[in-house]
Amino acid sequence: MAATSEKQSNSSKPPPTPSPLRSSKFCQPNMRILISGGAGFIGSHLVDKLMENEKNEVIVADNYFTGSKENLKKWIGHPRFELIRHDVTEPLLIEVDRIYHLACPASPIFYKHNPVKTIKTNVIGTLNMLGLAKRVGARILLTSTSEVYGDPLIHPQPESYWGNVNPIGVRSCYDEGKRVAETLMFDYHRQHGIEIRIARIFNTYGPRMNIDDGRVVSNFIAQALRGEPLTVQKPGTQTRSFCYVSDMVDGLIRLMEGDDTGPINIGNPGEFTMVELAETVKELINPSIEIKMVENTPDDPRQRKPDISKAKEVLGWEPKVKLREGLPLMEEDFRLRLNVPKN
Ligand SMILES: NC(=O)c1ccc[n+]([C@@H]2O[C@H](COP(=O)([O-])OP(=O)(O)OC[C@H]3O[C@@H](n4cnc5c(N)ncnc54)[C@H](O)[C@@H]3O)[C@@H](O)[C@H]2O)c1
Ligand SMILES: O=c1ccn([C@@H]2O[C@H](COP(=O)(O)OP(=O)(O)O[C@H]3OC[C@@H](O)[C@H](O)[C@H]3O)[C@@H](O)[C@H]2O)c(=O)[nH]1
Repeated sequence: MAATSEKQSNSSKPPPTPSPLRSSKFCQPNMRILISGGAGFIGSHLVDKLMENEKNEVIVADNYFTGSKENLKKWIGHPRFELIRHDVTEPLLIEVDRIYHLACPASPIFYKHNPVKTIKTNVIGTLNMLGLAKRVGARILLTSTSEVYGDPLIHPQPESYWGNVNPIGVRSCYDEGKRVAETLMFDYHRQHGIEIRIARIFNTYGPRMNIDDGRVVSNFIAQALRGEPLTVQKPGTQTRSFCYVSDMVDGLIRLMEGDDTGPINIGNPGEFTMVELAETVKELINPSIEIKMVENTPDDPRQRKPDISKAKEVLGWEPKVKLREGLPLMEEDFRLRLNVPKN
């Protein structure tokens, strides 16, 4: 078990200050917020929420590897919104007050597609975002992952658990990449006084997920609507805990605006086996569909469930949307995009 994050977070230097113009008495600036990876699934929902506040200016930087302009189309042209085609493995020189650093493919199919690029995104991309935070004195939040716990031997997983990760496996580009990203965040915090926040996100689902994204909830809903068998990867007893995206966005904003560096688990503790998930999708969306067992991929974690005591205590946050409430909301969006009307 780990030392506490309070101990780890001791900072030796005060944070750098932003441009003096930002605090000039003639300037009453809006909050300028950068979201790297903001054209993706969670990022675009975060944009929607942050744009509701008229004091926020939102800038998205994204290379469109797994995200798209389509997710942001309602904001393109808005005076408080900017979209930049940018790869975070290259430096970015802009002036901002907050950085939500999400840029990284999240679906195992996509992060395994070009593993070296995934590591570069997690390591060089996070270094570049931290460099930006340091230069302009911005607060930065990293969307880390439950995958830092690997195939966990402790269940549910508290933040103090150091994890059980294969360092040389096919998932390591993502798991280990995010672990290094967390290390970089804390080193910049201790060495340069950067204000950091780390969220450990557990499986999140909702509208706008890529239809052929490969993650389990999007796969099952798309399969049910297309009338194809639901592909449960063996053994089917492996578990995950699914958080609806609006709860996730609420948790991320609370973490950013709160006082705790984290890491803090943000996820829904409702835990389901993949067979249970398939049965629920079948019952809710297409009772005549078949459930088919298929081969799994290496190093698939056998169980995963967040201990969210810290999020409750520190952020006053807990998820509101149950799986059975969230799935129909996602079904509605998938029906529209797949052009499958409800009978
Ligand atoms: N959705 C989940 O269940 C989940 C769970 C744990 C952690 N996370 C983390 O949350 C973040 C967002 O996940 P998501 O589900 O929205 O995934 P997503 O794939 O939909 O979004 C990721 C976004 O990052 C962009 N991107 C990827 N590499 C980039 C690069 N080098 N430069 C610039 N942009 C780049 C993509 O184009 C995309 O828009 C990721 O950091 C992911 O690791 C997600
Ligand atoms: O069609 C499918 C797809 C997946 N699965 C199973 O569903 C479970 C979940 O798989 P997913 O691909 O959705 O996601 P994983 O939980 O493996 O990884 C995710 O974890 C948290 C985040 O960091 C990322 O979004 C992603 O890496 C796995 O056990 C997988 O074997 C199926 O049974 N059938």
